[in-house]
Amino acid sequence: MDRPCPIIFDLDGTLIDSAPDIHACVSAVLRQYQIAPLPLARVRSFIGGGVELLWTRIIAACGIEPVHRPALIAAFMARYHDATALTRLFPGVIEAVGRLADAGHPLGICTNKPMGPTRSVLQHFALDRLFPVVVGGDSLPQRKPDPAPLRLALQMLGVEGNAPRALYVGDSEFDANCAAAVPVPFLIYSGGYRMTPIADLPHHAAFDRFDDLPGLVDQAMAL
Ligand SMILES: O=C(O)COP(=O)(O)O
Repeated sequence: MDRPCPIIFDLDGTLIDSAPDIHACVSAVLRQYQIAPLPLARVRSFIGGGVELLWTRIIAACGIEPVHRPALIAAFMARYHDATALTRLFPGVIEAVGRLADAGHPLGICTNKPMGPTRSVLQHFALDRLFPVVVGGDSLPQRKPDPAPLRLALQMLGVEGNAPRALYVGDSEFDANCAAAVPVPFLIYSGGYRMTPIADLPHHAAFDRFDDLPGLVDQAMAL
């Protein structure tokens, strides 16, 4: 490997499978309001744009009066803050991220998940020490696919310039379009929450297994 390359990761659907916890929090809130729960796959398809968009989609899907929105979101956030019981790391994540850190790549997180639950879940999986930089969905007024959060994460890792030498790793439309807007090369994980075929999303390379990520990073850096 030549020079280390800053690598920023998305969180939900990329490093962690958090949909079961998000679904459980959503179901509990809907139950509180006597609204029938949505299936896990439906809620999973609503994840990626942050809490506000999640609830816009739930409210539309369940035909809820918009006047309830602030109370629903507040009830959700109270549960979501430390919801980790049903969340799992995707296979091979710890090993791959550990190898990249050992190789000297500065690592960061850029997620649309709010900072509170992001910190909780990173601590829960002892990932916080591997990611010195974390930008969450409430760190800025803008969220992915706007490039601002990813630019901030890169800046916090000391990366400057119009086409920075760095990589973004994610799973979704939000991540692909954010990386393209920065622009930085985007590595897409096929096992996450994406609803669009990979071929239709801007990306540099795709991977199905985290074991393959360190090799892909080396290839991307050789360009
Ligand atoms: O909170 C979300 O909707 C998704 O967060 P992500 O950016 O980590 O995928």
